[in-house]
Amino acid sequence: MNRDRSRDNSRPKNSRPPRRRADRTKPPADDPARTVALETLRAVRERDAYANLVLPGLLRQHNLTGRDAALATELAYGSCRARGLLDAVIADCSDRSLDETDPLLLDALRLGAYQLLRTRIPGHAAVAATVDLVRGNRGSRVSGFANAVLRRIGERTEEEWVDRLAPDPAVDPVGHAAFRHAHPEWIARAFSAALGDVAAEELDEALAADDRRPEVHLTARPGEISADELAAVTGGDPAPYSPYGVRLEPGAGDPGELEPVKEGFASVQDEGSQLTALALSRVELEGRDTRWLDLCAGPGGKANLLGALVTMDGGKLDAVEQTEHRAELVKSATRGLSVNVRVTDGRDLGKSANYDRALVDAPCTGLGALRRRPEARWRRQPADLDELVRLQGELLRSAIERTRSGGVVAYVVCSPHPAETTEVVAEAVRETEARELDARQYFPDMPALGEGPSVQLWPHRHGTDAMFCALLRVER
Ligand SMILES: C[S@@+](CC[C@H](N)C(=O)[O-])C[C@H]1O[C@@H](n2cnc3c(N)ncnc32)[C@H](O)[C@@H]1O
Repeated sequence: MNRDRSRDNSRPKNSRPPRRRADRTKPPADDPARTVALETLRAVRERDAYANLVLPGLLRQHNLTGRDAALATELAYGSCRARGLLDAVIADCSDRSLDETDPLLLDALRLGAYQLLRTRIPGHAAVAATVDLVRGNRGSRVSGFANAVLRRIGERTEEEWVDRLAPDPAVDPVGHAAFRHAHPEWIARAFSAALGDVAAEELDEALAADDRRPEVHLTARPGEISADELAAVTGGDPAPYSPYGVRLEPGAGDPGELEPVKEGFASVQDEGSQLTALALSRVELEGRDTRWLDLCAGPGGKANLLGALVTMDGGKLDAVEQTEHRAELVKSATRGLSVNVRVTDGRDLGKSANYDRALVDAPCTGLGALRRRPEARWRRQPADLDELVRLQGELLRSAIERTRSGGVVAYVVCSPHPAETTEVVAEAVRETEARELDARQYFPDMPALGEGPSVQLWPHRHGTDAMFCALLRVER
């Protein structure tokens, strides 16, 4: 397109050159929200940073609070989430391929396209503010190009762009849903496979829920504070399913600053994560019930809950974590509890089968928590699966081997991908002395748990992350 250049060439001879603004190399000082959003996208792209870790620091650095902070957050997170959709639209409006486009300019175009397609910011304001941002960072020659691309994007609504660019829903419904909800196709296909028979009715809703900003959930540490008390102190609501859970409004501020969290009576933990740990604790057991194992404990969310429960019953939890610094987080999360933290590989725990209950909260793709990590869906690759699946199987076998006959093992991942969930469990059941229990009975009063025997939670059904849980009884 290069409209900027053609306009330069068409300037009449001897006319005054336009006021040069190319020397404004700093972003406009009066738009700190967009500046922070752009810096966040840059950090995600250049340093593989996590948007939700980088943004709070940038907000502090730029002294952004209130509406400005809310706008920066919406633009940064929204542009990260919607990247695939935004890129397809930008590519359609530009005569340069995305690969040939200056990366920071492309980040700014994503921010502009997001404002045009997914916010109520008036189109002319979105274009003008983004062009200013580009001019401030890359000079006025490039800002003409940005202006032209953004004006084209603004000619259609998001719906109209989806109609123009997405696969035909009659031919490829999953591809269409993936495009429409800005998910990579392989992830939408995994969600569809996990939903099974109801995918045709629920896939749209599942992907849409993945795009919404999640509530923060807290765990009230058993024995220290009740969920009702925690809700009263924090202004949240008792969670619908977990007796120890509290849900806070989205955007309710930094939960780390809440007094009960600072004092260690409460911790930030998705309600689904609480429920999987509780399910393990609820399975009936004959005989001794004092030796519990958490095989993949860092950073310690489930170890805190399990540790509190086993401590009240006079037992002990061994919390195993391979990474030193994550083991430190487990120590801090379980302070005051009867928890022994061990830094070692969970596949290398010796031979004795001593545990009564064991949790394998295995490393996974995290596809079940995409709503909490704005950029994650575009960073994860299908190629990540093979190695993870092998590790998941090995860790599950190790936990089964370390558990006494009659004991119980919970296999948990924060993903609905069948390769990481039902397929790992099926192989363990085939190859070991473990029998799968119907896990649904240990998630009492929860609707829509599917056909069992394992449980798959979903944001669109339960308001939790998409946690998977299978329960296995060891029988030797
Ligand atoms: C999904 S996270 C566990 C989350 C934790 N249960 C919680 O609720 O906070 C998986 C953890 O397993 C650890 N891990 C990875 N490979 C491991 C191994 N071979 N042995 C033990 N831990 C391992 C990772 O460092 C990571 O901290």
